Amino acid sequence: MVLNELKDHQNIIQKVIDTLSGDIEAACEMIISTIKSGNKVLLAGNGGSAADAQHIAAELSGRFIKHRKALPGIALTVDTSALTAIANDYGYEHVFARQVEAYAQPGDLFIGISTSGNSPGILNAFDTATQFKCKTLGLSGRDGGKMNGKCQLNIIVPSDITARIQEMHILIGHILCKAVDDLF
Ligand SMILES: O=C(CO)[C@@H](O)[C@H](O)[C@H](O)[C@H](O)COP(=O)(O)O
Ligand SMILES: [Zn+2]
Repeated sequence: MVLNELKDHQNIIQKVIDTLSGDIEAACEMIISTIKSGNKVLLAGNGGSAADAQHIAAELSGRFIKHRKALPGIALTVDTSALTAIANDYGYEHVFARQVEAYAQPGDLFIGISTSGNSPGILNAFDTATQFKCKTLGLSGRDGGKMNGKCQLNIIVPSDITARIQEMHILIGHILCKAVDDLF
C-alpha cells in the first residue's frame, strides 16, 4: 500500500511537470504582478483546501524561505465569527463571497482552491472577485468543474483522487511563494 501511494504521487508529479508548467508560470506572473502593484492576495478553500489557503497566506505574511518584508496574504477561512454569522444569516455558499466583497480592491488576486472545482462557496467567491475587478486564479482537479469559466486561470491537476490533487495544490502554492520570494 505505502509504495503504491508513493508511486501514485510520483506519477501525478510527472503529469504536472508534463502538462502544467506553462499554467504554473502564468500563475506566478499573476501573483508577482499583484504584489508588485501593492495589492493583496485573498485565498479560500474547504476542508484540506482551507488548510492550503491558510498555509499559503501564512507564507506571505510570515515568511517562505528568505527574510523579506511582510506581504498581504489573507485566508478567508479563519474568522469563525464571520464564517458562522455569514453561513447562519445568508447561507454557507456565501461565506467567502461576502468576505471578498468586504476586503477586495481592484487588482487584488483571489485564489480559490477546490479539488472538484464545484464547491458553491468558491464559485460564488469567484463571481464576486470578478465583479470587484480582482485577478482570479483557481486550483482544481478532475475536469476543473464549474470553475472553468469562473476564473481567469484554472489550474486543473490531472487526477480524480482528492489526496493527489491536494498534494499538487500545495506544491503549486509553494512555487507561487518561491516566485514571490524571488522578487526581493
Ligand atoms: O482534505 C480532504 C480530503 O483529502 C477533505 O477535507 C476535503 O477537502 C473536503 O471534503 C472538501 O469539502 C472538498 O471540497 P472540494 O475540494 O471539492 O472543493
Ligand atoms: Zn486531505
